[in-house]
Amino acid sequence: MSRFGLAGTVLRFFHALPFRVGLAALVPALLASALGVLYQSQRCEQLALAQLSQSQAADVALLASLVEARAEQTRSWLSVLAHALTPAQLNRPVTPAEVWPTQRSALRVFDFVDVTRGDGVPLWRHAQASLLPADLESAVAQLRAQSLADGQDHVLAPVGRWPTEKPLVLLSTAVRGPGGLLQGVLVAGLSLYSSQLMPPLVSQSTFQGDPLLIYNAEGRILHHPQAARLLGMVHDEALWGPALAQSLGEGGGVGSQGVSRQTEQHLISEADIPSLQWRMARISRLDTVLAPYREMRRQALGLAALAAVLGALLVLWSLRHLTRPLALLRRRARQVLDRSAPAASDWPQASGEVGELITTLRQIALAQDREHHRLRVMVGQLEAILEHASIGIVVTRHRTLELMGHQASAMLGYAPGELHGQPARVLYPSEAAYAELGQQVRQQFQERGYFDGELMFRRQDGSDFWVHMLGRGVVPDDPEGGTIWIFDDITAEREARRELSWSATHDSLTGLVNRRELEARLARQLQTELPAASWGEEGSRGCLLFVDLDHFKSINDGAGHAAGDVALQQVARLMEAQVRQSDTVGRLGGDEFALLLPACSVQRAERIAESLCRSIAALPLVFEGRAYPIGCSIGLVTLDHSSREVREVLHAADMACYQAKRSGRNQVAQHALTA
Ligand SMILES: Nc1nc2c(ncn2[C@@H]2O[C@H](COP(=O)(O)OP(=O)(O)OP(=O)(O)O)[C@@H](O)[C@H]2O)c(=O)[nH]1
Repeated sequence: MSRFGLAGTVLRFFHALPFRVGLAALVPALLASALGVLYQSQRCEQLALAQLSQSQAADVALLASLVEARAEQTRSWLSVLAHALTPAQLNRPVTPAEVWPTQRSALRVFDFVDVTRGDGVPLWRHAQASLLPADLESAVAQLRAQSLADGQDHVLAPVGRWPTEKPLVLLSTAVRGPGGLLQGVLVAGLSLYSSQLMPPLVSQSTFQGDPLLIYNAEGRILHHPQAARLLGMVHDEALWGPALAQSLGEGGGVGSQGVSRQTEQHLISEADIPSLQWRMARISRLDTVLAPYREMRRQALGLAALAAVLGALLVLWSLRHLTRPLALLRRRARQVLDRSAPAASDWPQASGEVGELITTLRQIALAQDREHHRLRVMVGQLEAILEHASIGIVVTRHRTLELMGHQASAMLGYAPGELHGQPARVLYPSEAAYAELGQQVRQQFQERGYFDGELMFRRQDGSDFWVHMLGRGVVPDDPEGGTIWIFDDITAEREARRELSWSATHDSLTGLVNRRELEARLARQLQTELPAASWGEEGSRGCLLFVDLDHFKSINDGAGHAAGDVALQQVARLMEAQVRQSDTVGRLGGDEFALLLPACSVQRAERIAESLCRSIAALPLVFEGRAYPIGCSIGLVTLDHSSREVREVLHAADMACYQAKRSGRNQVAQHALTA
């Protein structure tokens, strides 16, 4: 498959209905699943976080209460020692064994016990540990002074520099005598990391994998998973320092019940240890805490995507099956439109709307087949007509020759089909003729809906010929359908017509108008209305000369009939030469002629008649070496207001001519018509 072929197949796949419907199903399903999973997992995460916050706060509160309990127990050990000390023992030198003979276990709790009299005089100190912090004395003095001043218990921690010294927690309590009078003060110290103070759960470096911190109100770290950070400041902690420092800076306590706060990356749970004025904090990384939920979300998203893709594939598969009849129908319908396409299988079978569509399209295709067959028959008939018709057939559209019958091409001197698509103008002798025809066609189409007329065409070789042409719109009132023209060569017919018309009105021997034409012209002349004022004027309508040749018969008899014909022709030419263009010279028959002289005065008519007499008498008619002198007798009548009938006028002229003959021939006689 070529590159374009492959591209075409891919394009067709993307445009296919199953793909588009599948996409329409897949995208919302994917979106809905993704949004649902995201929402649910977000919600789960929030709920889990809330529960974690609570449980971690409870854990911290529990651990803090353990430390609190240990601190209380340590205090109670110190109280036991304080109660055992009598006022007398404060006023004389004694040893711890004397003072606390039965309180050894209480005494072992502390690294040292310092005894001070009520007046502030330090008495003695019992120390179990050999190495004590360098600044212990000042711390002891501070606590001592506080308890002497207020009689209350006090705590101070840490004392000592880590890691060179072991940090201590110092506690002070009042020694009271009878009546509750303040007799002295005990100050004791024990290691900050003594199991007496820190339960094992707390002293581990982490709690359930999370760092556990204890710090005092100043922010000094008393417990830290990293030994190097011990006694450092919480605000110096790289990751969670600012959050812890902020909590401290806000003042007040967080309470012993425990609270949790969420920062960008951590979940911090805190609880106070009130008796020591310490605070415990557990710090969890959010991503660690939420990791299981996020993993769950990732898996849920993956499952949702997989389900959506599988669903879409299922939809595609079912659509492909559902739309298979449509695909077959499309192939079949394509064949209906493009008959050159390879034959497809039969119409597909389907039910429902697709079935109805198939039925409808099949009916359309059948109707189209029938129509196509009918059109083919019609086209065949039309081609036969165009090929065999003995008349010229042309179809024009938009001034272009669209169809031409063989006869039309032959008449115009072109090969069949040579003029197809040519402008119609090529058929006409000139641009002017074409424009004039266009005007006539428009006018006739407007007046009667078709054209019927005679016009001249020009052949390819440049010769012209006349045609009788009929034209009408192929589709009435729709110029888009074009115009069909049918024409026939009438050149010969026109010539015959012309000749027939000429011989009907002319004398074939002399070429002069014949008697009938002369009578017609005379009648027209007689019908011409004259103004009343001109009635009195002679010859106002003109004059008529009646001419009869004298001795003509002698030529026929002497030289033959043909010579007589020549003589008649010479006389005719002579007569024509004597008159005006507007006058009519006619041969009435035999050797009789008439001259109709409209608007001619009698005097002028007389002059013409006499001139004719002279000219004809002078005609040199010589046949076979013998001269034949002839002459003419002319009768003249005027066409005045009394002249009404042709017959009367001719008769009067004949009479006048007869008169001239009787008077000796070759002269003019005039006859007046009686009113
Ligand atoms: N050659 C020839 N002769 C014709 C034609 N028509 C008539 N004629 C002859 O013309 C003659 C006319 O007769 P007429 O008028 O009596 O002869 P005419 O010699 O002129 O006699 P007048 O008029 O009395 O002088 C006849 O002999 C006809 O045969 C024609 O067409 N050709």
